[in-house]
Amino acid sequence: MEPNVRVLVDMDGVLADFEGGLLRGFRLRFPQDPYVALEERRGFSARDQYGALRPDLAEKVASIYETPGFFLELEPIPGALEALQEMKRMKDTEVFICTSPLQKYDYCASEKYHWVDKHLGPEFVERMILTRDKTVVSGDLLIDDKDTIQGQEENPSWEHILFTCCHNQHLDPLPSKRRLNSWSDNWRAILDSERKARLGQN
Ligand SMILES: O=c1ccn([C@@H]2O[C@H](COP(=O)(O)O)[C@@H](O)[C@H]2O)c(=O)[nH]1
Ligand SMILES: [Mg+2]
Repeated sequence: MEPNVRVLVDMDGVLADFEGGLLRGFRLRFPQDPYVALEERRGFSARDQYGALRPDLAEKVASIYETPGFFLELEPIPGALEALQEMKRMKDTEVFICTSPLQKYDYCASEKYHWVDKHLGPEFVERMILTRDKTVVSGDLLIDDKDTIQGQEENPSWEHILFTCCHNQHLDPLPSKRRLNSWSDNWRAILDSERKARLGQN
């Protein structure tokens, strides 16, 4: 068995503040329209929630994250950059960034690379995995804010650690699903428990 714990870390909602950037961009561009405050966000898809509020708002909110510069200008989530740098230095640990680009990938995909280069440096650019299907990526832990992660592989190799974000904070996940409430929460203990579990299997 591989000795290292391989951690896959999502980007939007975990490293980069997608929801904060989206709300700010929406209110700036459409100041007359109703919006969904972060406390009121429910469900992964902002597009769906805005569409339920008023059908034309679905396209409007999507136009924000499809705008050039949106992904590049997102603010880091507090503590995320420090946590990733520390994780990279940890013994017996491999860290990768695993993120889904938009279907309209033109700006999103390249801006995600630039964002990582700008905030984390070229060594992390080497560790980026862009995929629309995270279930086929191999790892031990996937830290991700999306509540349900599905794809071609019914039994992914990783354990999904749900990272708390405005859209999932009201959810009562399965008792078996572990949560990380923020980067101030004890992510080191989650990695340690994984390391111990793997030692027990050897
Ligand atoms: O309403 C929404 C909200 C997000 N997205 C896009 O989904 C991916 C999320 O990627 P993760 O790797 O799961 O964090 C990202 O491209 C968002 O822009 C969306 O399409 N609609
Ligand atoms: Mg995410």
